[in-house]
Amino acid sequence: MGNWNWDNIRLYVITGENYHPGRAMLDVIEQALQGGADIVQLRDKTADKDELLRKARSLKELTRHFGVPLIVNDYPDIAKLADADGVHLGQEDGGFAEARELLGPDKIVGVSTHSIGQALAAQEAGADYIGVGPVYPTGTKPGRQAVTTAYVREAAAGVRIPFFAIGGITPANAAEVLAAGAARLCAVSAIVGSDNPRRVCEAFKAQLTAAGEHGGAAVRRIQLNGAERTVAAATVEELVLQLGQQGKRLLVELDGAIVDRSVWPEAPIREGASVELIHFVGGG
Ligand SMILES: Cc1ncc(COP(=O)(O)OP(=O)(O)O)c(N)n1
Ligand SMILES: Cc1ncsc1CCOP(=O)(O)O
Ligand SMILES: [Mg+2]
Repeated sequence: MGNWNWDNIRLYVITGENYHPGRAMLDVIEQALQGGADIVQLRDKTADKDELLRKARSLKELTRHFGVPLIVNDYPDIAKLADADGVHLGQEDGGFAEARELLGPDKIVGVSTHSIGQALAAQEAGADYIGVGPVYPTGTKPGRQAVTTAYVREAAAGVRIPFFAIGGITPANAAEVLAAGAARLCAVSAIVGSDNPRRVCEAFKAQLTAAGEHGGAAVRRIQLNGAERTVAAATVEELVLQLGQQGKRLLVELDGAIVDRSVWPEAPIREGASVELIHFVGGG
């Protein structure tokens, strides 16, 4: 497990180079780290082992610079050779005991789970964290049945080790996952497939911070520009961040009154609030 403080590891980004043709993987992940990603996984289902090792070594240099752990998907031997911080194994990958033996007690071993039974078995076996998913159907794991937020609820109630909700999670549905009790989120396409990975990570982090360490604390149903929406924001400032609107020329109307930007950090978003975000359109 090493000396990582899991309280501060809440946003997990996984590489997915097919989602950003023409952009270098290291640049995309660096932007995610600048946006607050707390843990990185190298997942590459097509590279051969030499290439994987090269990628793992270059990612390790980057993650070391940001002080966050690097996990290698599927291959404990590559994790060892690259001096990565751990490995992630799925239910079909097996080899948990061998991975622990190879990497030692100080490295992280994470396990995918799709049911509470698998979660409790991984916890019992000594996993450092588990993945809980896919929460929603996702093109990153096509054909894999979604476990829905029902399993997130079960994990929140029954699992003691850190768990990351994964699968089809975006800033737009994260509040629902947090409301189900998740305190940690993991994403591939929503982050690395975005034009602005940094902004997406900031949006996720704002929701995680607002939800608190047990998840769900600041989840509210509001009317946002006339449509019902679940958000994880206690204040106008947090809402703007979560929606990825920070830095934009924006007016916020809360329950019919314009909220001055200087009081956004204190202006509370209550359950049932009506919020209008009005953008200024640049002109000549
Ligand atoms: C954090 C995290 N959770 C789940 C997975 C999926 O692992 P697995 O089921 O082995 O599938 P592949 O990713 O290997 O296709 C993961 N990689 N990371
Ligand atoms: C690897 C994996 N395991 C369960 S869901 C998933 C894919 C998550 O990717 P995305 O965030 O793009 O849905
Ligand atoms: Mg796997």
